[in-house]
Amino acid sequence: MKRNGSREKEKETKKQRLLEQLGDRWLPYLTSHNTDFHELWRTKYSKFMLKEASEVSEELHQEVQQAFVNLLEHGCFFQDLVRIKGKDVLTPVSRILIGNPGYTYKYLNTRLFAVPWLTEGHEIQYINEEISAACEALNKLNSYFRDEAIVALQKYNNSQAKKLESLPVSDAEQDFPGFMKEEHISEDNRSSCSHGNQCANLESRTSYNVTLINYMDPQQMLYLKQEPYFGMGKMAVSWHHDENLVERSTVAVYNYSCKDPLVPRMKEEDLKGRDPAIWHIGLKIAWDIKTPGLSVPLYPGDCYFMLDDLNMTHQHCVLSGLQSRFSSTHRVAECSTGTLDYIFSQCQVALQNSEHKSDSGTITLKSLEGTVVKQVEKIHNEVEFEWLRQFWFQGNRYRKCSNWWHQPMMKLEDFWKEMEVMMPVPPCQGLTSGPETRVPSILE
Ligand SMILES: O=C(O)CCC(=O)C(=O)O
Ligand SMILES: [Fe+2]
Repeated sequence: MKRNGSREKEKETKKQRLLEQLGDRWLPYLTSHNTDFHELWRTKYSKFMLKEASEVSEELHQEVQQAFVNLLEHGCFFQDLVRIKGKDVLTPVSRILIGNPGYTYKYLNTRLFAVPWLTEGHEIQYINEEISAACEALNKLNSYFRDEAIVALQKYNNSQAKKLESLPVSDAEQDFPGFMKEEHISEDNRSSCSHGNQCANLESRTSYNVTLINYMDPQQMLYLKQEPYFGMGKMAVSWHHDENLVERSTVAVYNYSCKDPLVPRMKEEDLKGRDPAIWHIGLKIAWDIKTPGLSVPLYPGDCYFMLDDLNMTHQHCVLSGLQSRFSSTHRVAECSTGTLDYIFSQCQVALQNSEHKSDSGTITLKSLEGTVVKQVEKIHNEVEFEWLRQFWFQGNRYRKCSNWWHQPMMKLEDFWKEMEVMMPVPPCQGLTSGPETRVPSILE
């Protein structure tokens, strides 16, 4: 398997070569006022599904939009310092993660800790009523998206099946090689879910466990990168695939750009490309320069779904408009090593090897066998680098909403200290002289 670093380098070289080839020309793309826009969308971007604001209940719109405003007013959004191509950069977009208690989501080397939404079996106290209501509203949106994503996938599959039926077998195999045949569930079977496995499969790829909420006010951002391939204009989020998701899981997004800005709008016929006053989502097929890109305008309350493997085969970017904008991006985060339950169970494994010497009061390793020592060392590092440092580095941001994370983090810190003293580390290998100074206390 290739190391991340060399894969990154390879991608960068490929990208630079492509940009050189392009010179000062742009690749073509289509947007809503182009004649073939819908045809391109239907044929090359069919797993991108838009649900216009008018199809969502007014009550849900109001609750979600109020939630965004509450979170903003309470200073809950933060720009992240992320690592891109070996450089530390501050994201133009500010973010907050909300989700299942104890869940985290890692993107661009930054682990975000979910502000928990209310979940049975967990006691959660929020800093105030508004934050509590905001988390509740986003959880409601999450449930709505889970149901809608299942419907959207079934609709998509049924439409593909219809197309398939109308084609001769040889054409069908050629045109739909990746068709999700096993998931084709007819409308009648939907509620009974007699196809047990298929339903489980669909559910596991739509059971959102977190939402990453984005906010950006373009008027406050003096510099935004220009989209480099198609000339689509200013980007709030550059081209990417979403990372750390369950394979083929759907991403569901709620878009809310605040009321129309007081700026003169160009007439559609005068526009060369996409309207720079309006927020758009940009889509392209990864490493394909033949198929035109797509730029889809997003109006307040519009929702979109990236179904099935769209996030793997295509890349997306967010093209800035003029007004400030929120988006709530619901994901099935791949959490096998990203939950508190997981890291506590790792600690348990490591600490099984510790022995408290009652006479001297010291803690030592029960076994000095190489594999055992290595395993403890690995867990020790995981706790330190993946959890404590990540959490501590982000300062007190989580306290803005709830103090939920602080007790488990203190517990993790205690486990870390215990592992630190049980490890036979030669003095020169420690970062500083002792455990007390190595990881600054989270409570400071
Ligand atoms: O804001 C959006 O519509 C999508 C944002 C996005 O792509 C991301 O956060 O990964
Ligand atoms: Fe994304």
